[in-house]
Amino acid sequence: MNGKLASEYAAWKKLEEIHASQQSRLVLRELFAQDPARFAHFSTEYSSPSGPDVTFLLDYSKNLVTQPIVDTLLALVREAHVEQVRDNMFAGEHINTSEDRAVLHVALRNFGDFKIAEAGTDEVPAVLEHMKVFSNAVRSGAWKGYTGKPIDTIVNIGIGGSDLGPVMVTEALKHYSKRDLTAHFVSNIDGTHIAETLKLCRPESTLFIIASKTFTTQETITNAESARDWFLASAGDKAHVAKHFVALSTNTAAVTSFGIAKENMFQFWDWVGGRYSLWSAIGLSIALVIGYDNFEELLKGAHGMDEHFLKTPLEKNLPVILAILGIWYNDFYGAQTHALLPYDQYLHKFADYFQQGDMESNGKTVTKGGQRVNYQTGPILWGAAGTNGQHSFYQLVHQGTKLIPADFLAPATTHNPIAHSKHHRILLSNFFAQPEALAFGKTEEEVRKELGPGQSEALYKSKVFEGNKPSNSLIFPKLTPATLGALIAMYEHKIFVQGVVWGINSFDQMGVELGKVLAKNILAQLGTPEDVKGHDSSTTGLIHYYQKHRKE
Ligand SMILES: O=P(O)(O)OC[C@H]1O[C@@H](O)[C@@H](O)[C@@H](O)[C@@H]1O
Repeated sequence: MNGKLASEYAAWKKLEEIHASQQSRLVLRELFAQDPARFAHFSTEYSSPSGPDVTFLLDYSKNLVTQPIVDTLLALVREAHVEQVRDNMFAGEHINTSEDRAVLHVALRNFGDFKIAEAGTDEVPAVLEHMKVFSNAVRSGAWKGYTGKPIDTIVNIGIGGSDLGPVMVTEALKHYSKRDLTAHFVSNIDGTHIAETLKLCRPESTLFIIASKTFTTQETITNAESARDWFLASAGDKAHVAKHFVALSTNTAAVTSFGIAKENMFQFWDWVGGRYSLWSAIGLSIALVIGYDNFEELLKGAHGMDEHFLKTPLEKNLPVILAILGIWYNDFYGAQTHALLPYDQYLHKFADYFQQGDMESNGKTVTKGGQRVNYQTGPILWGAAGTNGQHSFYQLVHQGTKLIPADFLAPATTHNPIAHSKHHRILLSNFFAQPEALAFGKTEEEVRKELGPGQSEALYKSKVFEGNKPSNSLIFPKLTPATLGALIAMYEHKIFVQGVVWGINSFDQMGVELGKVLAKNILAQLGTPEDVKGHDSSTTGLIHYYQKHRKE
């Protein structure tokens, strides 16, 4: 917006000074002891400003911050004009400057009255209606396959943003799913993915959803062609494709030339980024699995968060709070990663989803003005569902040498209260215990007291938990479609805020292009060793080895 590097802001410089002077002095044990109301000071409850009732609590008191640090981080947000750029985004300004595009996932769930000046935004209700009519027809059995049988299996073929959102959400909202409709997701170009999936399908009752914004993505088009070949091997007549293939895309010409009827195409627009597209026609598989009404609840939950983000003062603005805490660790503490740790099996794909959401958005080295940054941008995003992670990588989080800020998420009530909710109580006891252990650790004194005298010095030391590891805890009543929508939107906007502070374009993805171009070139050279030209010795050697050892 103002062409500045983040490191040139006065607030950034102040944060560097604060960090240099206070880093070793900020100790969570002491901060909590000094301020009995720390939880009250550094936690906030969200309540949806509109639409379905969504509430949750964000506790960020277990972070290495004081009020002056939070204030300075908020000053940084103001200095970077985040509010102005946010308003510009909501108004439809082309903030994706490198591609000259608006960024309007908020228009896909605009159940309120955001005034957006961008072509296509007025077509959203018609596409939602198309999705509603179609998903109702498939779910009710009114939509018939070529032999007159209803659809019992859907296969979404897409990759990246055309896969990860639908996969994550259909898993997260499985509780709401129609049990006699099985959903598969094929993304990888590896033939194994489509081959193993097709083994589970019957041509006469399977619906293929070809999900691709561009409809040129090599993986998706190749998988879609193989699926069509498999289908036609049974169905014979090409006319039957209309009953079994639909497309979700912005590219009408490519969809029709693939053989999919125009009326079976669900449209979206260039102002929907792939990794922000689950709210668009790309969400058709979600609507099919959980029903259109639940899909709309998801959208409305997200809209509530959009309103919150747009209208709430920065001090209480959840995406802003999460963003500034992330910046604090990423840019001043040198933390390389951020972990998303949902204590909810239904959210087991949440971190996978935000790997693309965060890393494709903010994995940039050049500002919008073309300057190379001299600070860290997007973190490495990772995570897994609790408690599984505890039995694998948490050792390093607790006692390793790296600082790993983490978000813990959990529902107060489970959809599956088996054994009188015994499982859930155990799960939540872990959800509460892990942030506590990370923050407060276990001192050597405590270890010595516990073990008693006479043990080796090495043993005493190995059982010390240094603690002081920061985390956020987010607890919500139940994982409903609207709650999930709000959570996803919250993280989307967190990514946005960070991108604006860092001065980068969070909405292009130039970094995925080079590999695609090189692969295309190499694909044409895989025939014989003589064809392999223009590579370094490593790449040439690898291709030659493959040529020597391949069979078919
Ligand atoms: O939806 P299509 O166009 O097939 O793209 C699928 C994915 O392609 C990748 O290369 C990225 O650009 C992603 O952002 C995108 O979601």
